[in-house]
Formats: sequence, structure tokens, C-alpha cells
Amino acid sequence: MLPSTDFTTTNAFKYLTDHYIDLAPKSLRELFSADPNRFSKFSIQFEDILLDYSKNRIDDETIALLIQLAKECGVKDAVEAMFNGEKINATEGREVLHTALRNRSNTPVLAGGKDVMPDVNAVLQHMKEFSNAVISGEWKGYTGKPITDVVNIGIGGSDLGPVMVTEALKAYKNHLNLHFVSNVDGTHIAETLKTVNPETTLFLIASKTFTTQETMANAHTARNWFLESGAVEADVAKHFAALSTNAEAVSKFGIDTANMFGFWDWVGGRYSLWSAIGLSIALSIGFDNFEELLGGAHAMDNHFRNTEFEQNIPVILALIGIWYNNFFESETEAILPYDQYMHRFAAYFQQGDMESNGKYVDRNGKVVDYSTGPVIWGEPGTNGQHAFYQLIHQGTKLIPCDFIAPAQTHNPVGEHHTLLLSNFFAQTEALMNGKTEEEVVAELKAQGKTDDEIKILAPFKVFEGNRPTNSILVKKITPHTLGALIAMYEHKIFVQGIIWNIYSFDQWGVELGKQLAGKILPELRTAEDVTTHDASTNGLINQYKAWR
Ligand SMILES: O=P(O)(O)OC[C@H]1O[C@H](O)[C@@H](O)[C@@H](O)[C@@H]1O
Repeated sequence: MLPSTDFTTTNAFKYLTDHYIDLAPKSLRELFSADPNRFSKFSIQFEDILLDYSKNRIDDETIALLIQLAKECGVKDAVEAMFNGEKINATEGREVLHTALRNRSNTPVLAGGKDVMPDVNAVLQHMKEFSNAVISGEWKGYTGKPITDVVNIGIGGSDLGPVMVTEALKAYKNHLNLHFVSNVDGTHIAETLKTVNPETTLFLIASKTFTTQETMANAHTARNWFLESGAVEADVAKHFAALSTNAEAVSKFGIDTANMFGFWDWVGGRYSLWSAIGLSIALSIGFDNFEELLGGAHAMDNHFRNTEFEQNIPVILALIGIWYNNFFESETEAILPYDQYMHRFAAYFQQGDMESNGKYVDRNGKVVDYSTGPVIWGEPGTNGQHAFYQLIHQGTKLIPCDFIAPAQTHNPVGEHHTLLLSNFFAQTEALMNGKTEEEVVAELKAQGKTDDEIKILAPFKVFEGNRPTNSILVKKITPHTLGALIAMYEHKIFVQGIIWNIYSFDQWGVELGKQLAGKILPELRTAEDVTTHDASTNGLINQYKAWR
């Protein structure tokens, strides 16, 4: 199955450890002046995506050694194992085949000896017919009116992808109003229901397992609200559809399985926006655009599978991440899209990356003695500049950042896009070059400051620089390009998980909290004080009971 090499025992790791000692003291300024070809050497263009990774603390040797590391860790074989439907999600005994969901070539993909493509295509066809009928108004609500609002009820992987993509592709949106309810906090569903009309609202109950507490609670509340509006049980079929792998639970809930859009256990929740979970996307931007999204991801899949590591965008991004995580000991990575439509992109990859690679046990079941998945965070530029960039520029932590921007905007309002992009270019340059003491002194002198004032002020105004960034410049955020960008990060995460020797496709870490909440829930239903927990948990529960 998957190789299970401890990457810290490879030759490449040993060489990288020595190489780090030579390279770490060098500044990016020095590296750039030593090599005029840095940009052409350390940038890769794929379709309408340009990755410039030259502003990283790397040289030729770093990349060569990192590629050797990937090879020693069996990345190539692991990629084939994933695409070929091996059960690489071993702790759940499952294949990992989200790539089959967007396999536009339609070549057979086998899971357990069976070609999955006929089933994939059948669900896509169902999604196409349904979304066309709803968008055109042919699908009517129980009083004969067309649908105006779609409420997707789901959480985690059944929410974050559709939210992110429908926001990122808002420029392609049709007349349907999209709403997303995820939180079990009643406020979320209550506030949403205030804005919609039961006669013209379609609810999509999105849950891979159809057992998730939050989603089931919200779905029942929505159903009760719908029935209280004067509709009868038979009307539910016109207003509720299910996106799930669990047909039994769907019909038990009262949704006709004719209104169920299925997917399979070989689709991980956080990799499921390409499946039936993407129905809200198809409804929002139309099925043709949804297919474009799949096509972009498929193009990136082919690039990832077939390109030498030196020119392979996801592989290079993964290796650079490992360089910082395991040699520079950086703990976080920021994703900073200079595109307002992409404002949920970092939030999406918080689940994508942290639920995949937030693991301390390796594929042999042993506790690792090295750092694995980074903390992922970020906000769109330029908002972030006025909030947390201070720490990226002058804090004590090394924070590798991905800057993402489109060359063309969907909203060419005055000079806005030029202003936005001037910030995009300026930030990575500033983070790299910083500002030396001499530059600061000269600037303060030019402002007429006295020598004493300069002495006091100068240290605060110096920027060390040498802070690494990737720039990902795309032509335009289209469905195709967005699909490719998402798949790019998915595969980066995959490569890192292989090298860290962890299982990226399970998520046991979400279980304990769920289990304990299940135990506490009945205790909250009674009036008595609890004594069964530790002093802190008892104290908090009892104060809650006193105040509620
Ligand atoms: O789609 P479901 O089954 O409702 O799961 C929703 C979420 O639940 C858990 O938090 C995890 O398993 C996530 O990976 C998943 O996305």
C-alpha cells in the first residue's frame, strides 16, 4: 500500500539538515542578487496560473534535495495509489477517489474492482436535470410558485466547500438566493428562516453520513417550520432534497430517495464539493459552470499526476511547506487572496489542511517526533494588511504566506483593481526586502528629524525582511481556474501527508468531543447539579444550570 518511511531517516533529510545550516543565514536579498535567473528558475506556469516561488528561502540545492526527499518517500507511487483506487485511507478501509468525481476523461476508475464512472456520471446527470429545472422555474413549490431561495443545511465538508465556491464565483450567479446554515446554534437557522418564504424555498440537507447532530437538528427545525406554514407531508418532496451517502437515513427522515443525490464512502467530507455536495454550487452558477469547475480540477489532477516534480505545482508547494515546517520550525501558514470573492478560501482550507494533516500518529501507529500539519489561517487582502500584517512584517514568528490574486477583475470599478494589485505586489516585495537601518535613517533625515530623534525612532522602523512568500497570480477567477486552484491545494496537502507518513484522509480527532457532548446532553436536560465530571466541568455546568 502506501510507503511508510520515516522521512527524518532518509538521506535527503540528512543533507537538508546540513544544507539548512548553510542556507538559513542567507537573506533573500542576497539570494536574488546572486542569481539573476531566480524568477524564471523558480516559477511555474500552468494554464492561467502562475506560481512564483522565487521569494522563498531556497536555492537550487534546496529544491534538488527536497525533490530527492519526495522521491525517497515514495510520493510518485503514492500518487498512483490514490488515482488508481487503492485503499489508501487505511484506518477507514476506503479508497480516496475525489479525483474520479471530476474525471472528465471518463476513463474507468476502479474501486474494489468496479468502475465508479457510470455511477459518478449518473449523479451528475441527475444534478444537471434538477438544477436546470429549479433555475428555469419549471420545478415548482407546493403552491405552484417557482423556487427563489435555496438553503443548504450541512456542516464541515458539507458546508465549507459550497460556501467558499458560491462566494468565489458570485460573479457567475443567477437569480436564486443561496443561504447556508451550519451551526447548531439556533440563531443560524432562525435568522435564515426569517428571510425566506416556505412556498418558494428549497432545502438541501447535505450530510455524507446523515447522522451529524448539527445538520439533523437544523434539518428537523426546517422541516417543522415548513409544515407549520400550511404545507402537508406530501409537499416535503417539492422542497427538500438530500445530498448523502446514506439512503436509509434519508428515507427515514422523510425525504423521497428520488430527491436524493448520492455519493460514496470513497469521497472524504472535506473533498466532497465535487460530488452531490456541490448541488448548491450547480444551482447557484448553473450546471455548465459547475462542469467548468470540475474541468479545472481535472486539468490540475493531470498536471499533478503527469508532471516531473521540478515543474509540478502541488509538489513544489508541498516541499516548500515542509522546508519551513520541519527545518525553519514555522508553525503556521497564511493564505491571503487579493480577491474579495475568495474571502472564505482560507477558512475552507482550514478544514482541508488541518483536518487532513493535523495528526501526531504515523502510518505505523507510532507517535511522531517531528512537526506535521501547519495551522492555516488568512483573510483577504487588503483587509489583512490593516489587521494582522504587522506581525507578519515585524513579529518574532516566521509565517510563510501564499499571496493569490487575479490579473483581471469581475468588477472593473474605477482604479480599484490597480490599487488592489499594487498592494499585492508591494507586500511580497516588502516582506522579502524589508527596510534596512540605513534606509530608515536616510528617510528620517529627509523628513527633517534631528539626530536624537532618529536614534530613538530608527529601531522601530526597521524591517528585517527575509520573510518568505509564494505569489499565485491567475488571469481571472473563473470556474475553471478556481477548480484548478482548489485541486492544487488538495494535492499539496496529499504530498505533505505522504512525506510526514500520516494518514491524511481520516479524522478521528473530531470524535472525542462529539462523544462527550452526547454524554453531557442528557445531564443538561435535568435540573440537578452534576458531580460526574472534573471540578472545572462540574462547576461550569452547574453555573449554566443556575443561570439558564
Ligand atoms: O457530511 P457529514 O457526514 O454531516 O459530516 C460533516 C463533518 O463531520 C465531522 O466534523 C467530520 O467528519 C468532517 O470531516 C465532516 O465534514
